[in-house]
This record gives sequence, C-alpha cells and structure tokens, in this order.
Amino acid sequence: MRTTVLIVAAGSGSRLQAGIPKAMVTLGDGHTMLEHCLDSVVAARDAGAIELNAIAVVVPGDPDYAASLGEVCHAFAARTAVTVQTVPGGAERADSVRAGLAAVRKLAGPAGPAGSAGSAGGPFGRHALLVHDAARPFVPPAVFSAVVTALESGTAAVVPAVEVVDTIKTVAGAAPEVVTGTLQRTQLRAVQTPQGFDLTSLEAAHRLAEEGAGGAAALTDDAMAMEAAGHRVGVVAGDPLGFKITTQLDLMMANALLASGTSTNLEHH
Ligand SMILES: Nc1ccn([C@@H]2O[C@H](COP(=O)(O)OP(=O)(O)OP(=O)(O)O)[C@@H](O)[C@H]2O)c(=O)n1
Ligand SMILES: C[C@](O)(CO)[C@H](O)COP(=O)(O)O
Repeated sequence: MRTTVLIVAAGSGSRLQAGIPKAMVTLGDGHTMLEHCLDSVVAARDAGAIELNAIAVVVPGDPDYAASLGEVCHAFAARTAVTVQTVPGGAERADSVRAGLAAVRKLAGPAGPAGSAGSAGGPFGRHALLVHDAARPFVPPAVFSAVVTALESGTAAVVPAVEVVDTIKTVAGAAPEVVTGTLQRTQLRAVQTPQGFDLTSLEAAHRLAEEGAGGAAALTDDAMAMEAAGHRVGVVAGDPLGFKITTQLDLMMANALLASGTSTNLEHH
C-alpha cells in the first residue's frame, strides 16, 4: 500500500529545555533527532515494511530553525532519493499535523470519489498515511510493518501501543491533591507513533475536530480525531524503542542506547 509519512518536528521541546526546537537537538552520535527519525523511516522501507511514496516534514515557523531542519531534509533526500517536502507548523501538535496534511495530499495525489479506488488509491483504493513524531528516533521496522499491515486489512486508523508499567490513579484538588480512583491497568496502553490512517478519512476527521469545541491542544494524538469521528481505531504492538524523547532523562537513555549499539537504523548515517 503506497504510504506517505508525515513527520511532525515543529515543537519547541519545552520539557527538554534544550534552548532549541527538540528535533534539532543532536544525539550522542552527532546526528539530530530528525535525522534519526528520517533514517528510521528509510530503514523501514529498506526492510520491506513500507512502500514509501514520500515524506512531509513539519518544521518550526521560525525561519532560522526552518532553514536548519530544511538542510537536514535536503541532505537526507539527496542521500536516499526519497522525496521530502517541508512545511511550517503551528502552535499545537494538531495544528502542525493539519498544516502537514495539505502537503501530504499534494504528495499522495488527488482523492478519488468516495468509495472509488481513486488515482492515489493503490490496490486497496486508499492511500496510507503514517503520522510520526520526530521525537521518537528509534522506532524499529517491525512497528511500521505492523501498522501498515493493519491498514491493508481495511482498518482506517491504527496505533502502536505498549502496556503501562505503573499503577495509574486519577486525582483532584489543588496541592495537596487527593486520589479519586485507580484505573484498571489491564485496560490501559501507552500509545506511540507512527499512527496509521487512511488519508482521506484522517483529513475528514481533522476537519470535523477543527469545527468542534475542543481546540487543538485537547487533541494530543491523531487517533483522537478518528475516535471522535466514529472510526474504530485498531491497536498493534508498539516497541520500547519507540519511546518519545520528552525530558533530559529520555535524552540520556537515547544516548546510552546509541553508545551501546542497541538502537536501530544506524547503518544509514
Ligand atoms: N506545535 C507542535 C508541537 C509538537 N510538535 C511535534 O509533535 C511531536 C510530539 O510532541 P512533544 O513531544 O510534545 O514535543 P514538543 O511540543 O516539542 O515538547 P514540549 O511539549 O515539551 O514542548 C514532536 O515531534 C514535536 O516536534 C509539532 O510538530 N508542533
Ligand atoms: C502523539 C503522541 O506521541 C502519542 O503518544 C503524544 O500524544 C504526543 O503528546 P505530546 O502532548 O505532544 O507530548
């Protein structure tokens, strides 16, 4: 199934506190988080996990940061012969995804009439979109493969997920907070990216969510837009290596993985 990948890399990384957008942060091997993320996509292609059409990368609006990440994308495209297009993002992650969707549609080709194969449809009459965080640099090909395989089986939305290892409680009140309940852990999953979608369905779901009252900040992943639009969202196995670099501790773990040779995709540098 022809697949376009949308990488959101426009976030500021406020919790990482690096002083530059998170996607520009260099890991211990001298390569930026975005380079690692792009390499994980091409590693998935080379492993036969995805039939890669093109990549759209959503970059910060600031012209200097956009130029810096644009250079990363340009060098990657020259090295791999993958089509990569950059587009400026927005204030919230969902704004950035929405900005990216317009670029993805151009890369994927026009949508066919409802229910038809359409020119960009491929064997299932649909174009697959993977929405992926630049902040998850080490996702193994098997996760890409599981997501695309679920899309090929006909589901319109699929998320990779891992089990939760802590006990999760709900709380209320100002400090000191009090516990109001304990969630049943067997029913909880920590959701990762890439999240896979039928492109036309996700475009419609985001349009619907944009018209709703929630606001972009309330939409912390794209599957939420699909859930709100009434779609069934499938779940496939994520991977601990799919963790998101959010804090300095995560960055230390990423660098330790690189130093130990545990992370994937290094052969592409
Ligand atoms: N306005 C935004 C916010 C986030 N992202 C992207 O969404 C992914 C996941 O978001 P998160 O880890 O929360 O990144 P930041 O928003 O940059 O981090 P923080 O919340 O700590 O500021 C990242 O790849 C980030 O670049 C984006 O493209 N545009
Ligand atoms: C999309 C995501 O990575 C799935 O876990 C996550 O929701 C991003 O959340 P954040 O609020 O942008 O950190």
